[in-house]
Amino acid sequence: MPLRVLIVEDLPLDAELMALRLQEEGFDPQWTRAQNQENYLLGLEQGPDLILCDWHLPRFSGQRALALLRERGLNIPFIIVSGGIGEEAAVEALRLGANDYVMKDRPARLGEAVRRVLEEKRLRDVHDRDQEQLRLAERVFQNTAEGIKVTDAAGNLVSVNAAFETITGYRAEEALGRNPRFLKSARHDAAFYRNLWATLLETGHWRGEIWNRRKSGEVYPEWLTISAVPDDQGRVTHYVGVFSDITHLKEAQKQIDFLAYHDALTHLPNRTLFRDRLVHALAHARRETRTLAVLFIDLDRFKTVNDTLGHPVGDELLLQVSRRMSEAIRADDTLARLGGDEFVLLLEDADSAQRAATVARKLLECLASSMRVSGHELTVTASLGISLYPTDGEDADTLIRHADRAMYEAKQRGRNNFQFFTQALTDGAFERLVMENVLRGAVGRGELVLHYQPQIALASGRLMGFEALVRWNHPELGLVPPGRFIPLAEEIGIIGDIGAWVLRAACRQLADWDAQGFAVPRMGVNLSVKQIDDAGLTELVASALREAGLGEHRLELEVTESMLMGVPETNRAALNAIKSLGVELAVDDFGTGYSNLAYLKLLPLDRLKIDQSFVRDIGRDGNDEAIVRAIIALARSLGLETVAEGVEEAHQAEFLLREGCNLAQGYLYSRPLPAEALSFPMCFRRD
Ligand SMILES: Nc1nc2c(ncn2[C@@H]2O[C@@H]3COP(=O)(O)O[C@H]4[C@@H](O)[C@H](n5cnc6c(=O)[nH]c(N)nc65)O[C@@H]4COP(=O)(O)O[C@H]3[C@H]2O)c(=O)[nH]1
Repeated sequence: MPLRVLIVEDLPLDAELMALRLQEEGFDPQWTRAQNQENYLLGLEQGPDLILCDWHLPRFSGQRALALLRERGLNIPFIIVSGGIGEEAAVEALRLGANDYVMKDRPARLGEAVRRVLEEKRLRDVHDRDQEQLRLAERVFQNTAEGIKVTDAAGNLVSVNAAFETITGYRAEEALGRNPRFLKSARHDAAFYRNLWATLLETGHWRGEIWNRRKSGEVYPEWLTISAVPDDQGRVTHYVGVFSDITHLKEAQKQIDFLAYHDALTHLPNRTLFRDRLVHALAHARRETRTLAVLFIDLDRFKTVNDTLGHPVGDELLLQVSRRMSEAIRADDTLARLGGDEFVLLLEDADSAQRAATVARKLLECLASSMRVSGHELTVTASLGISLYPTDGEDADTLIRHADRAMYEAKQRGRNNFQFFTQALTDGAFERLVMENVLRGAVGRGELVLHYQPQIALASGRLMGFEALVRWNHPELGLVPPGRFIPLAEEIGIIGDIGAWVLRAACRQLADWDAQGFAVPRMGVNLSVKQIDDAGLTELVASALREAGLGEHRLELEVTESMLMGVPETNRAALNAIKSLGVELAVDDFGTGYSNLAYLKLLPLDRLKIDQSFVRDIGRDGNDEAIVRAIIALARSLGLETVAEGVEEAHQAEFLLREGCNLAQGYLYSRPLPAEALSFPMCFRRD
């Protein structure tokens, strides 16, 4: 390796001798000579490895050369090679930064001196580099954004950086000497930490997410890398943990996850999540053989709002609509926004088309009132389509598609309505909807009418009474039979009004016949289970009798067998109260319920009406005949009369008469007819 040497010497021969000497010592000198300051500075610019400098020069000096070197902060080995440097000057030279001095008359020392100063320089450079490295490491350690914690082999903290303090909230002096365990949150179990240590001991590293607790008590997630630090012998002396607080990352992740499954505007589930839930619900429904419903909801003319009032108003409207709909459904129903003005609803416990229709109606109703949106008063309507599992589809996509198709049908039919994918269901639900709305006003509008069916004494053929049967005469629906509206009236809570009307009308009719001179001994009126529960029933019956001026034993109330068994004690009290008014009691549809005979004995009854299902099969089904016989025998033993319902054929009447049944009612004698259509044979006239 060539050695670049700057020789500061006024005598060229001396300079050459020095170079020669170096060559002899095994160096490969490439040298230049300077004899004044100007040459010297030029030489320095070449970046020499070594300076050999005479102490006394005519136009320069070793002293000056050293000063210039220091001024420039240059660290170049500097040896004084002088003929006559005294001891004092030599000491001064060393003080000023010379590394050695060699007398010109002892050139043999030069090689050794050069070797030594070069080695010292090398060591100094290494040391300086190490120092610089250390300083750099410290700066990096303190300034790095990641928290760093260093423990000794026993796991006690020996060093932490500024980021550690910022993230954990603990100052270094509060943390040092402690095991990092003090940062633990309760989020991980023992197995987690066992696993961490096992990996660290086995591989020397562990990397992962860990939840720790700040000094403030707040639990936060960090991304942590722990590495074992071994010494030269491979023994672990330290562990270093580098971590970053990933709270923000987690929040962003959560936000991203949320938006992946939710609609950004309304925060409702989006199509993906809805489909997931539907698939899941279908698996469940399949396992439990249950049904479910998908409702497709599309706002009517939403585009007009967007186009005329602008998108911000449209968005606000969608928000309000989604809020209203969310409030109208149950917490476990899934309402999703598919995009634009399309929503879809999953009803998991839709055990019937009826519930789906009820919810659809509720949704239409919840939108009915206007909304105040950015200063505008807006009213939106919606068109809904309903598909049902399993009737309308077995899988999620089919059900959504079919609900969509049904929604389209609703649009075609003038919007603001719902349609089932299966048309028959729509018809049924529509009828119910119409009925429910109009039934409420039926009594007030005078649309109810009574038909009367005679009850005949089997033995004599004499008229013993009539049963009053209500019909609803609706201008569009026609004459609606009670089976189609009584249960609905019970459900929507208006049976009380209907029952009261029937009772009064029937009593009035009986009084009218009396006035016309027709001898009708008794009028039977049906009671609904909901009426029995009504505390005002006795009062109602008493006033109906009073208003019509009817005497004792002219009114008979029919209650069903299942009604009697409902709440025995309460019912018994109610029946006794009615009975005390002189009203007779008959058990309707007897044989279809499960009567407790001992209990039956305790009730103030007069008659059992044999259900028409047994009467129908007289002559065809021996079993039914046996039941009829048993009911007649039972009634007789209880001291009650029997009335056979639904007698249509003469042989049925003959059988009943033979078996001792008292009364009969049925098409054989007469269908239920309006009062004006009944004809009373003269024999029914009072004598
Ligand atoms: N196949 C056949 N049917 C016959 C025959 N004779 C009579 N019927 C029908 O059998 C039903 C007898 O009434 P119910 O068992 O009390 O059953 C009644 C009763 O439970 C209820 N209902 C009728 N009017 C009222 C009322 O004012 N209040 C209450 N709560 N329920 C009523 O509605 C039910 C059905 O009434 P309707 O449709 O009028 O049906 C009546 C009558 O029209 C026959 O020979 N063959």
